[in-house]
Amino acid sequence: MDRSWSTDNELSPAALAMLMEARQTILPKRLDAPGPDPDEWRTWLTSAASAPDHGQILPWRFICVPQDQRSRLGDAFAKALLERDPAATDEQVSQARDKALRAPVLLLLVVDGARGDPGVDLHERILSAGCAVQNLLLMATAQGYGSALTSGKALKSTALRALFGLTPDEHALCFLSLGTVRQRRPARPRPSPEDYLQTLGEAGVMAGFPPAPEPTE
Ligand SMILES: Cc1cc2nc3c(=O)[nH]c(=O)nc-3n(C[C@H](O)[C@H](O)[C@H](O)COP(=O)(O)O)c2cc1C
Repeated sequence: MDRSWSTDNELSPAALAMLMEARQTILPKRLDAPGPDPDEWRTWLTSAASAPDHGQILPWRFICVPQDQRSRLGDAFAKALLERDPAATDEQVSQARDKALRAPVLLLLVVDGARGDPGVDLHERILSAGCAVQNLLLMATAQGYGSALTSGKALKSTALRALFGLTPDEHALCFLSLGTVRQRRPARPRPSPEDYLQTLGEAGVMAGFPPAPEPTE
């Protein structure tokens, strides 16, 4: 049995578990400057590349929206709101616009449903993207930064798709906001494995872990 990775490296399973537990959503309005330095930036993006990727087709990418482009994203959010609700008030439009201005780092996650091997379906591509996102969030957490994912109806809007030049096969999945935590809330209670693990047995699928193996003599 080769367990050399865990014995050769300093990161213990307990430390990794602590890191994973430390990641929590910090809403973009609670993320302030400073953002990452260039080395940290590169480390975040490099961590995403360790995601599993069936067929190595790299079906996902991140589009950074730097501060000097945020007002253009704000305009797209405003247009997206008016696309679906032409009666939106000025205040609602202004709130939609403001969402583009928060957090020092803002990334849009895009998945391409057509790139590479057509046998790799959209579910697999989205799963790979989710793994890439989690790697990035954990790396940012390890460096002390806060993060959040946000979605919303604007992601499917004509205005947003046009701003980012998305092709018909590309899907804008969510935004990632990252920065220095101004205010942290208590972590939410996590579900336990019994809530989401089931085991196949003769009588069908049952909740919980498989029975422990019989001890060998
Ligand atoms: C794809 C995706 C999109 C999300 N979009 C939003 C969002 O628009 N607004 C929000 O408050 N949280 C959003 N979340 C964050 C979840 O609400 C959050 O992860 C969940 O409440 C668990 O909290 P935790 O991240 O602190 O564990 C999103 C999460 C995912 C995975």
